Amino acid sequence: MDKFVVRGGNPLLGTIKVSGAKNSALPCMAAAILTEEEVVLENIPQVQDIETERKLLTSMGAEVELGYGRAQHRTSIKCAILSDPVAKYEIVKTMRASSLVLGPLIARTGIARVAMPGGCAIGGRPIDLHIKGLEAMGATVTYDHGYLEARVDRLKGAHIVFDKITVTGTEDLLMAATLADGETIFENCAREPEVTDLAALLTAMGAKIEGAGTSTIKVQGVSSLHGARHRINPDRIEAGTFLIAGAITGGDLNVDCCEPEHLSALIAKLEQMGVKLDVGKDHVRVRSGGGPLKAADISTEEYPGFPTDMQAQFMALATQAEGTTTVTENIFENRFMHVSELNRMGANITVSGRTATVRGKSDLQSAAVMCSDLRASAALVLAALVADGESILDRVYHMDRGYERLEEKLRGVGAQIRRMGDVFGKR
Ligand SMILES: CC(=O)N[C@H]1[C@@H](OP(=O)(O)OP(=O)(O)OC[C@H]2O[C@@H](n3ccc(=O)[nH]c3=O)[C@H](O)[C@@H]2O)O[C@H](CO)[C@@H](O)[C@@H]1O
Ligand SMILES: C=C(OP(=O)(O)O)C(=O)O
Repeated sequence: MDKFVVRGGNPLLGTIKVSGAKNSALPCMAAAILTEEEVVLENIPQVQDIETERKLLTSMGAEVELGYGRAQHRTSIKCAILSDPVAKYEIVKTMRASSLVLGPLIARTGIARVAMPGGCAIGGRPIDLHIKGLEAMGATVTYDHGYLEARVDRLKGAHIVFDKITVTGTEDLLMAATLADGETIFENCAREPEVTDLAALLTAMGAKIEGAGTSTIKVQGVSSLHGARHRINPDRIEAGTFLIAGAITGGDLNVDCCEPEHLSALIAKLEQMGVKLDVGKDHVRVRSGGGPLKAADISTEEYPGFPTDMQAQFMALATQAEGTTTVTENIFENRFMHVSELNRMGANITVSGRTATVRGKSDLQSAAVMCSDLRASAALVLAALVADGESILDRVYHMDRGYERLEEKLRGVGAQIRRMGDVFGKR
């Protein structure tokens, strides 16, 4: 298993570029199932989850080309024949977002067999709302040896009110509804930019969608969709991680090729903490100026609220602020795995239920720490960038799921970070 070796102390200076959003690219790749024609996606991030999705689509019979170049990262997907509409456990177990193929598979082929994704380090993560929605659209769902099987002649339009806001649930059912017979109305939808990005691709493929980005989405089903070309949005979570990297190291960092509008909840909190930001059209420059950071509480919420995917990184920053910060996690029940590792580095954080209390101004020290999930790993990198001495982060495969060449990008702006392969272990 690879490790990162990080020596703290350098302010990050210069320009760092944001890649395409993993959480947009994954549903957009799944959307290619909906047509026999070619779907081309640009600005695909070079991360492990995309490789997993390629494997998943290929295992079903799709032709997938994935190319990473200096100027362009793109994939072209052609699902002319889906000979095996099954999402196998071996693939699904490594990536929960595999459940995104459920809706498009049943809509296109009338049958989908998908391994149940199971829980993960951040909580239980059920998909009951995806299933309930498909049943409302006429599908019959059965379970067999850890697999869910859904069948239908043709999905029919329905009125679906989500009991709880779900991002991939909204995306999954939105894809299903594009080929359903009649109109589907969704209420209490996720409003995340990734849903809007997917809807833009589906519309380019010929779908009839109104209201994406709001809590009510209307879809008029069509009999078939066609190929399209689409550019994936910048990754707002990677961009946010870089903003915090600039702020925590007291640097002067220009986070380029991002969409500042998607970062507004984080930007507001950073400004409240006293971080100086210049917000441009497609970049945000963080100029810390070495001034003190002040504590600011956060509470995670669905978009446009403060994202749960930025909670761990924000907590790393809070360890350096003057005063006490409370961090409340409202989306996932077990997303504080980074706390014990941050405390091992000298942070002073206590957890009670859904709330963590961070007593700031800790002098962080280097340590050997373990990455437990994607964003927890990012928080440990951020802490290590300001810790005294050399930290070793184990299990960076979690990070590789969603950050493109993180160590190279950070090195490019002055961080001392390198990857070390483990000769005794393998991923
Ligand atoms: C690939 C992807 O886009 N992942 C993101 C997506 O995950 P994901 O789409 O899996 O997260 P959801 O929005 O579905 O989860 C939100 C909450 O709803 C619950 N729930 C969800 C579905 C369901 O059928 N039943 C149910 O109870 C979940 O347990 C959780 O408590 O949104 C999360 C919340 O912004 C982000 O952290 C993830 O990075
Ligand atoms: C939790 C995340 O991803 P996933 O939903 O794929 O586990 C994430 O991107 O932070």
